[in-house]
Amino acid sequence: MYDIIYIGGGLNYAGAIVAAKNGKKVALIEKDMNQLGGVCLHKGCIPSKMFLHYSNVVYESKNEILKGSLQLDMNTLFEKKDALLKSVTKVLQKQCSHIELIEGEGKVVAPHKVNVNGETLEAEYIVMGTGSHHFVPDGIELNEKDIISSDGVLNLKELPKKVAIYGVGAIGLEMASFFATAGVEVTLINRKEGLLPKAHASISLAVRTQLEKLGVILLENHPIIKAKSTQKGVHITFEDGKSIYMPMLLVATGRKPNVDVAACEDIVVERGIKTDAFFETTLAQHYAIGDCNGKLQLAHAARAQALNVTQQILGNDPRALNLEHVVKFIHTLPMSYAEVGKTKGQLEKEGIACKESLVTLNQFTYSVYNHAGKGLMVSYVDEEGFILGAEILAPNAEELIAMVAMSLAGEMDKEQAKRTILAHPTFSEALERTFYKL
Ligand SMILES: Cc1cc2nc3c(=O)[nH]c(=O)nc-3n(C[C@H](O)[C@H](O)[C@H](O)COP(=O)(O)OP(=O)(O)OC[C@H]3O[C@@H](n4cnc5c(N)ncnc54)[C@H](O)[C@@H]3O)c2cc1C
Ligand SMILES: NC(=O)c1ccc[n+]([C@@H]2O[C@H](COP(=O)([O-])OP(=O)(O)OC[C@H]3O[C@@H](n4cnc5c(N)ncnc54)[C@H](O)[C@@H]3O)[C@@H](O)[C@H]2O)c1
Repeated sequence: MYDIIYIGGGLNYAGAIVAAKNGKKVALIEKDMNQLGGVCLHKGCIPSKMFLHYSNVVYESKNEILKGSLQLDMNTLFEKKDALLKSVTKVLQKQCSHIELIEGEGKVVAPHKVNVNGETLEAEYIVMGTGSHHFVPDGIELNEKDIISSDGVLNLKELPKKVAIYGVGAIGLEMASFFATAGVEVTLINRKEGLLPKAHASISLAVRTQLEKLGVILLENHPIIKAKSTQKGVHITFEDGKSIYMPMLLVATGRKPNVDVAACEDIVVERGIKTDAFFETTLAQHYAIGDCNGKLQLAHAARAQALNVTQQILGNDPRALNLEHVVKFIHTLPMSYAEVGKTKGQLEKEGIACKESLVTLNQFTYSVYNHAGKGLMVSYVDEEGFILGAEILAPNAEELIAMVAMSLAGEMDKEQAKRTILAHPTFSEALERTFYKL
């Protein structure tokens, strides 16, 4: 009998380590121990941001002040990425030394009972953190060779000359930026019209301009009904009957929660495993954290949830997390997009009265040599001046937005924000300016 069984070794590991350090008898079940750390470490955040880092260096090198022009050596990038992930996995395994690590596929089959490798284990508390998987629309024949998911991109040993990308969400936009800055011709296919539908219109437009400047060809209102690998390349057929051939198609049309782990009828599954504000499922003492509960698909949110649940189990009575205050970002290049709290689209949709303050980056000399002339920052406050949220399009926007995330957590108003004097020359000055203008 365990105190806690964690199923899924993604961000769940963070909770398991804390529980074990606090003297709990803990088991962590992971399908593939080489994947300890989950999608974020092995197929998501870390490798994708490493790829983006190097493709941005290539982009930066294409500058008249710098002599010569760099190229990505995909083979070496692949090897370095693999070596890095292996060493981090080893460190993680060491950190889990007080946890019983069980390799196998876990399933909750009855209250407090988990089946794994033909055995039934029991625990007072169970925390499911089984993540999500790629969603592939009907008619697209994914083969991870020339019709690939993001996993396929992160395993490429050579760049294609051209690539088509289906989907304009986080993966589509990041991978379009990766390929385009690395010198690949990108056709970005959107089944609908518009980019970043929840963002401020000026930001959506600037992101579009940035992609076009990188040479990305945008096909909007182009739903794909069929994609098949042929000897001539990937044959992509659109709803209007037209078709094209491409050497490679990346499918980036979203991810679906892994819910098979909940094989006990007391645990209700909707879009994801249903949970309350404390990530408890419909069965008491059974929790679901991260991508599998269908709330947010972000590593930092999954980690916060795993730790919050663990603190509850340890009896520390933590506050409910405010998932509205989780930072979201898309690492487009050279400027990335980040938001926290409410975006313009959300404020409009929810009919929230607010005041917005927009500052463009072209008025800062710093933007000239940072490819940020089209960047901007917008902050929103309510009628009493309390901060509601912000959106940023700037280099490393995901770092800059941290200030607003902290202001939201501290329930600051614009007068308090105005007292901040930030460093010059930086982009953070522009954020300071948005509050000053309110
Ligand atoms: C290309 C890409 C880039 C991304 N970039 C970012 C980013 O920059 N920032 C960010 O915040 N998020 C990013 N994400 C999202 C992020 O990776 C996920 O939100 C995060 O990994 C979710 O963590 P998790 O613990 O819920 O699930 P996962 O990380 O998916 O971990 C779940 C684990 O459970 C295991 N498992 C599944 N079923 C079972 C079972 N029945 N029994 C045992 N084990 C099981 C799996 O093998 C896996 O190791 C990215 C995702 C992708 C695909
Ligand atoms: N920087 C980051 O934090 C980061 C980076 C990459 C991925 N992620 C996470 O990974 C998750 C998955 O990323 P994603 O880009 O695949 O998903 P997404 O939900 O961000 O975007 C999916 C895209 O596919 C389109 N789409 C959805 N269903 C479709 C269908 N049936 N046919 C055609 N198009 C369809 C959507 O309109 C959208 O353009 C995201 O939710 C995100 O949270 C985060």
